[in-house]
Amino acid sequence: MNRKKLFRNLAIVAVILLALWGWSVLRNPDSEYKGVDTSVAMTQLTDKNVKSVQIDDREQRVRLELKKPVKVDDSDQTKITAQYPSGVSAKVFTAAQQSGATYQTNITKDSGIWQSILIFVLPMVILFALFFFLMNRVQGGGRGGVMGFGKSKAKQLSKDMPKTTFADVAGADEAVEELDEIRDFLQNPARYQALGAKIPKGVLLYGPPGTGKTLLARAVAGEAGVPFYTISGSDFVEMFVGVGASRVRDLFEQAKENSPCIIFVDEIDAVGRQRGAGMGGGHDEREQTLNQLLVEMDGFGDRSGVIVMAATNRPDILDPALLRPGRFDRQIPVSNPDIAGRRAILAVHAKGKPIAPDADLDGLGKRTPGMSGADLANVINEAALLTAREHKNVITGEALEEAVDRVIGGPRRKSRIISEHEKKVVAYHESGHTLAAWAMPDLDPIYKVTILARGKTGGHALAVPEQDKELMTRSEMLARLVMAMGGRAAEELVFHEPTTGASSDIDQATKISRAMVTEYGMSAKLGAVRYGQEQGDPFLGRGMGSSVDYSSGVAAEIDAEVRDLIEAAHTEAWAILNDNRDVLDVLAGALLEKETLLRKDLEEILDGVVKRPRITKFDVFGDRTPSTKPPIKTPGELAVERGEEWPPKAPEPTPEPVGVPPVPQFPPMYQQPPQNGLPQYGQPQQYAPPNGYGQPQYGQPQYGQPQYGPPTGQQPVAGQQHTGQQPAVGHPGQGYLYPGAQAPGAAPQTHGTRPDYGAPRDWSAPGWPPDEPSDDRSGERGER
Ligand SMILES: Nc1ncnc2c1ncn2[C@@H]1O[C@H](COP(=O)(O)OP(=O)(O)OP(=O)(O)O)[C@@H](O)[C@H]1O
Ligand SMILES: [Zn+2]
Repeated sequence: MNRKKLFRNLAIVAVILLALWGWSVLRNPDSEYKGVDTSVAMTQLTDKNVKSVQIDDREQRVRLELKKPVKVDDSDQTKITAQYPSGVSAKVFTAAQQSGATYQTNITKDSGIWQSILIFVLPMVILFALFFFLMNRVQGGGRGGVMGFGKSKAKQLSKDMPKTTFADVAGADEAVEELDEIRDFLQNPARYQALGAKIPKGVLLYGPPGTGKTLLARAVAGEAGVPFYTISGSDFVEMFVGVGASRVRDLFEQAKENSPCIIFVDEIDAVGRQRGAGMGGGHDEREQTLNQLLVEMDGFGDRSGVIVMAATNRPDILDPALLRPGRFDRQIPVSNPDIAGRRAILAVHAKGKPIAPDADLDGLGKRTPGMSGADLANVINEAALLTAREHKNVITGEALEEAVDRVIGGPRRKSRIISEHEKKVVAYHESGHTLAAWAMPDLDPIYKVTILARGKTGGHALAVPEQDKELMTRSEMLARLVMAMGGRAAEELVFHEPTTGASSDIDQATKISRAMVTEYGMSAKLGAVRYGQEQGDPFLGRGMGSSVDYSSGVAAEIDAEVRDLIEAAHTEAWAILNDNRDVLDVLAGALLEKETLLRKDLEEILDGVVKRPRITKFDVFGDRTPSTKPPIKTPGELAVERGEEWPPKAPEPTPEPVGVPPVPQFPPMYQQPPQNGLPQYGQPQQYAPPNGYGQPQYGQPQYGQPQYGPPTGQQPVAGQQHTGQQPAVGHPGQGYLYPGAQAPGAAPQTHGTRPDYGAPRDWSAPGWPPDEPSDDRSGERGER
């Protein structure tokens, strides 16, 4: 009950009471009768001057209507009333009888009782109202109100409310496929029960924020046409102990009454964190709530038609008991979309909006790597807002382009006035990045370079991969280091001293090279060893830095190797710029003139730049000599060699005969039994976080540790920017997948250039590189 409602209710009660009181006063006939002494009244009775008598026994009062008026206080009255003492009512009665008048005995309740009710009850009502009101406020005005402690906060959305369908969810085909089964369970439970299949009770959706988990859950309800209860994990845990548990009970009760239905628990990690975890002892209330949740999930049968869906960003911190079969045994990863997914999501959100026909949504999908569905939705919306602001009625390609930059780097800083010299430094800095990237053999071409200030950045150069990548070779990482150092090298080469503008480049380069050494084992000197262990914070559930598990001697070696890598990159960048000094000048001049250069402008200017040879300084194999035998060819490569079409065209699907029900598909329920109750894909490192494209503000995850995916945290962001600034979009990346992990919602990416592990040019291993996009992704992924 909110305050407004409470006030309204109070007002209604007050008005009713007032009305009753007024009515009783009006109705009170006493007002007509003139009060007289008892003796006067008795005299009238004995004189038989009475037309009618009314005896109010309870009030000990007689009311007389006289035949002839008597004088009372100097006025003639025909209606008089008098009190009489108790004990004489019999006498009064007899007198009335003998007077010959009509008489009536009245036991009046109204007036007296109503008055006492008002006198006693009204203050109580007011006090209670005040008490409720205060309690309500103390409780923060929770929907339940003071009497609703245990009442579930889940608001039931009416059956037709989730109008969302699977068509509204793009780029999450695997998840949709899995969830379609759930929809089928809800719609045709009998078919599954006939086969003795147990319908899963719980489905856990996990993945980075904004990937459409809530959207998917709603879509299941929308498709199945069942009610959708939603509650956030944190709603369970409230100020009164024991409330959470009763909330759970209540929620399930409500759901069972309305089955089939879906309960959606958002942010389940708020209640579902491992019991006993946390500093300073566990959280009793939370644990009780969790226990109740576990009990309830066990409690309802397979046939009750209630399916609990939950979403979390942190499956790894969930209590194992939640994930065991019979509870959330279905775990569906929802990851950031791949390139095709991004295009599809953009298309979904562009639907119904007046997009200019020449706007390149496909290109937009390509240049937004690492963005989540929510980010992409935001891009389209920003573009619409920009268009509206300019009073145009068609969303153009430029508006979309600008919207992407806005979403990544913040609004453009038009008002900033910088000196001509500073502009020149920025232009050379960005040209340095661009030229360095262009000359490196393993980098994607620069998509765009600008010296326009945006958000905190002074400008940026942006490399956009042709395709999403999940693996990065040492050469690519080195190339990124070279690109990162390009800006700094340009400043030194041209202006003979560095500026503060390179700080974020340096920061980024350090992260890349440190990750190369301590995480990816890319330094021959230190070997393929993981140095330092990431630590999770039991409270925040976030990485909290790493613990040192190596000797200080090794630490010194790591530092030396990290510096070595950066030094090598720096030297390389310097050499590139020095060799192409004239091109650098032309590029900087063009940038100063046009402020933003796109790929085609760059192609013209950088046409004559020769690619550098691979950096071989770090290729040390020791006694392990790489084999000279080349790897086998993939079916795709062979097909292309034979001049055949690849992938082969799928045969036209034969239309299903109408009227015949489809053969029930046995639900592959235990297809992926979770191991040790832990989510299989549960390593949080598997997602590619949006910070791939640069965490516009920080460039890198704050804790220096990737939250979702190793390569992304340290993943080199290819965008290089200027001035105290952070990298913007870059080459974000898809998180590297752990061996055995299934690509979460992502189709395998092909690798445009052959990845290089630092082995001689033509070396490769069986099964590598992976096929061109084929449908057999399980085989490819499964084994590694
Ligand atoms: N795959 C997608 N297809 C279409 N739209 C999407 C997709 N993913 C996200 N969106 C858009 O982003 C919005 C936010 O998504 P949603 O709330 O479902 O994310 P979430 O995964 O639940 O995030 P969180 O973990 O932060 O709760 C959606 O309303 C939708 O507009
Ligand atoms: Zn820079």
